[in-house]
Amino acid sequence: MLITKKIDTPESRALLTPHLLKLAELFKANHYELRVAGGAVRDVLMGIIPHDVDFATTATPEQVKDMLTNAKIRMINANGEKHGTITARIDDIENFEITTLRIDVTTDGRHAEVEYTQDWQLDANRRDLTINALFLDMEGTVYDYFNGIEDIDHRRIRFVGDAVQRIREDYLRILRYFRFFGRFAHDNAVHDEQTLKAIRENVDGLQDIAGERLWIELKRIAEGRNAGPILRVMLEQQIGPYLGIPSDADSNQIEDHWQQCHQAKPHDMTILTKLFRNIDELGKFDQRMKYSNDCRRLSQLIVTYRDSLSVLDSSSIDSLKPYKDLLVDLIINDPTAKDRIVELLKYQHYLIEAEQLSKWILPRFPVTGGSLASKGIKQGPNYKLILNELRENWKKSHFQATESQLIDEVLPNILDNLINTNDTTTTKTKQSANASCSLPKKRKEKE
Ligand SMILES: Nc1ccn([C@@H]2O[C@H](COP(=O)(O)OP(=O)(O)OP(=O)(O)O)[C@@H](O)[C@H]2O)c(=O)n1
Ligand SMILES: [Mg+2]
Repeated sequence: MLITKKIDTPESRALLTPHLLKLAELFKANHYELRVAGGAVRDVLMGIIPHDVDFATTATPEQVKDMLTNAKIRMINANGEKHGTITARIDDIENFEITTLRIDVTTDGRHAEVEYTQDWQLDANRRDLTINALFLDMEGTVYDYFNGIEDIDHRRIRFVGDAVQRIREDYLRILRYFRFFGRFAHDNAVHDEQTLKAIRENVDGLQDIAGERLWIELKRIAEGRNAGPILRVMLEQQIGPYLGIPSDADSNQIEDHWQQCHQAKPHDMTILTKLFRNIDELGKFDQRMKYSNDCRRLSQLIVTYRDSLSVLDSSSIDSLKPYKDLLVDLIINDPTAKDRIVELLKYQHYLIEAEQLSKWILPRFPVTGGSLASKGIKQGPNYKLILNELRENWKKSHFQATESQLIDEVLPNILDNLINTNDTTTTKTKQSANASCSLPKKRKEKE
């Protein structure tokens, strides 16, 4: 049964930009209907300004194109046309994605073959959740066919009609269900048992969904509200293996992990890496998902250092010393290493220390190539070795040693050691070491 509700809120007013009103006038003049559809209406009703706004219309794509062409309004992104979406760009500033009302005739669980309609209810029927099946016209009337407004008020996440059918139309909806549940449901809300059953009985459909799409949803779940309880329930429905997560991943442990670090706003990978016991398990996840190099580097760093590094006890001068040392080592090749080490601390539930490290500014290592050159050391294979040794000494000094201390007091010992090492090598390696060693002249003579 159709329910309508008139709204006039700051969020609904924010939607009606001058550009949109201009577009709406054009549709009206041509006797077509235009409404805001789906997620944006949901957001407005929840008092959120939507990040993207989709429009639905009774006009066919051809009719929209003709109308926009006649009105000299530019269209972009021709790709959408095959799904019935035309994107209008008004005054070269604002884009509007306008999709013709449609029925999904056949679906293979990923893509749909569509038929256009002028019936708003038929379009609402094919949408995933009741809270996402709403329309809003330009006069501020919300059109609700499935009690979506009431579900928003009660923060209930329900599929439109038959959950099994909705899931089989697009299996990604399993993850969308959990994403919206995490985002909107009350903290102690329980899942509807029938919905969970529909999910459990259809999880295998996720195997044909592309890693990119899965990752977009999983990432938003992991960084979203209530990620711990949501991930636990997801694993309990045996979703894990379809996402590259081990089938025996500990669902209580992931919830507990999230409980202990979520207030520090951890990266999604800082949450998810808890699911993997070793690099091999992480590698399987990496193959199934399509995520950024940044995500990959973070999860690998966590797995590599989570057991070997820990915060020193409070009696030590600097309890973060091991992490600072790691930063010195990693930053040589990676200027963004600090963010990842801060995440490692969050992963290990050292939240205060994570905050401390993020505020800490790594002093500049005072020795440069120029400092070595001034002592007659030229670039060569030993150069890196010498710099590394100096850096180790700088680390030992808690980053206090100055350039002159390192060059005048530490460097001579390093050079002596290098020469002694060269002395004990076989003649062959000794020769090659000498040939390539760029130690200062004086010291070579001493040798
Ligand atoms: N698998 C999907 C994806 C989308 N939709 C419908 O298309 C709308 C727009 O989709 P999208 O922008 O991807 O999601 P939103 O619900 O708007 O959520 P978000 O805030 O993340 O944009 C949804 O509200 C819903 O009505 C759907 O039924 N099934
Ligand atoms: Mg949206």
